[in-house]
Amino acid sequence: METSTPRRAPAADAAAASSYVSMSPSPSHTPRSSTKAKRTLNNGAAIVASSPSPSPSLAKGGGGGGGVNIQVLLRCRPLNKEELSINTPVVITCNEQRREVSAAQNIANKQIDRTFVFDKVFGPKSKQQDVFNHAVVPLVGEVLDGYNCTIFAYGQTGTGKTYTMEGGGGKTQNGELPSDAGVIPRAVKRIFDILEAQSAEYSMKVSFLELYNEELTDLLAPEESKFSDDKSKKPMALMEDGKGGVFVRGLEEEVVSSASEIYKILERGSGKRKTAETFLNKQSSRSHSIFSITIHIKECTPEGEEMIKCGKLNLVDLAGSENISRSGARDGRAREAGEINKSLLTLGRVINTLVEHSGHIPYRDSKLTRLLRDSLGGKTKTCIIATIAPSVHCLDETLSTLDYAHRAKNIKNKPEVNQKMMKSALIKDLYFEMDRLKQELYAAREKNGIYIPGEQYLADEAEKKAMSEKLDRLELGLESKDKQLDELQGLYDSQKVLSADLSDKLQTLQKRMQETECALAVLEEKYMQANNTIKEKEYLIENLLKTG
Ligand SMILES: Nc1ncnc2c1ncn2[C@@H]1O[C@H](COP(=O)(O)OP(=O)(O)OP(=O)(O)O)[C@@H](O)[C@H]1O
Repeated sequence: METSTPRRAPAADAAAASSYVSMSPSPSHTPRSSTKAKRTLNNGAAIVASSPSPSPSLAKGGGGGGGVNIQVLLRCRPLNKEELSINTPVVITCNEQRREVSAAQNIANKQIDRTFVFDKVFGPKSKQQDVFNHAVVPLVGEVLDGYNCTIFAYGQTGTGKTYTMEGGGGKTQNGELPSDAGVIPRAVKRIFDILEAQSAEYSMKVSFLELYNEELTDLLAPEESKFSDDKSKKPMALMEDGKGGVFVRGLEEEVVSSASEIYKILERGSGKRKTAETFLNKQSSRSHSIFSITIHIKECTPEGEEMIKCGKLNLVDLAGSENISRSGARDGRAREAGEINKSLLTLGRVINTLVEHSGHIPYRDSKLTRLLRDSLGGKTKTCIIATIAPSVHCLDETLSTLDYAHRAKNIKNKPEVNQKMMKSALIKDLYFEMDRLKQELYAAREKNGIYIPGEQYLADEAEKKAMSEKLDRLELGLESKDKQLDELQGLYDSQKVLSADLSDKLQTLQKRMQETECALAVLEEKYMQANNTIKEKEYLIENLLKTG
């Protein structure tokens, strides 16, 4: 790095600012240069350059050519004050060395332990730093190598998802994070530390998305807006990008140049998340959130060509699953809990289908699974942190989380590094985009209030209409294909049952035939013997007659 201050590579500015920038930039993306830009969140558009071997930490349990297993870590929180005050019995035991968690169940007055093994287990005494070192440090390295990585926290409400992901946040003391700082602020700090130690030239942008009751909102959108379409309130559209990925239309993406800037953004965004008091958590997050950090780093090839590599880290804090009757949710809150459970159920179905390879994967059944598509069975490197509580009162939900997380261990992703971009090509695009922006500015000045030239507006509108019609057609086509696929799957399943039935019958018949053949052989033998006896007797009679 030429200076210790973070710098922005032009290419990265470019990608940061395009209104339809996908998560994996390509040279054809049109750059812009504002510090705050509209952007899209694209889950599945990583461009393939090569398939490098996974890092040891991520390769563990990976399946050779079949992909790399998702890493699943388990964290059990300590008993809280209320649980301690009423001496709540503990039913969870964590063995960190053996990577095992045991849940003691009492069935018909018998204690039956169920034990689950994970890639890593963090007991109630584990520190935020421990979780970070094992779950995040390797992934931060992968992001800086140009991969897309996702870390998500899953678990029942009140088990420590937000604590693990955000914790005490990023309130630094003498430049150091507090001991309760969670995964996100620690990841941010590490990214900046590494980039600065490498003297890298880079740029970084962040986004913060909320998914609440199946509606997407931008947690970084300005609070007050003089424009009628205030994005902080207006739900945003999740669009297919035509390449198997999705993007969120018009999502804000802020260019950042220091860790403290990100901490402030995080605080601002987290403050806007929908929370409510439940029986199980005084400040329960009622929404799913995705905090994304995209980094562009400049590199030079041995030939002196300047290239830009891009990596992305998605940090997902899921809303907690809850038992509605136990959590005391009523009316609006019950609907909210129902929606949360519904999207988590779809997530569960996606996980099951991926693990069982049982055909059509229902990603499209919820926005959550559409957003996480590339992280579950795609090209992203993924780590799930499953959180549980040790108390006996949470046992049912704990067992369900353990089952869920244990299944997810079998999902295989095929991580691929994002293709590097040539800086020269990006600069060319940047100039082109600057020209376009100048024209827009000119139009805005001249026509006072119109932000793009009229002709461009009409062209954009026509293109938008055509694209939306095309999208509708494609969606319809896809739906009918999905239906067809389901029908075929049904047909296949019933044929399978029929064929199994016929095989059974065939086996029974073959067995009976063998038995009949044996009986026949015995009868033949007996018949021969009787025949011989008759012949002997006839001979004797004949002799007797002759002599008599
Ligand atoms: N490992 C831990 N150590 C200490 N305190 C913890 C730990 N995990 C959670 N807590 C505390 O438990 C409470 C609930 O945690 P948190 O809000 O993170 O749960 P959650 O899973 O995000 O819940 P929800 O799904 O309802 O948002 C918080 O007060 C938090 O500080």
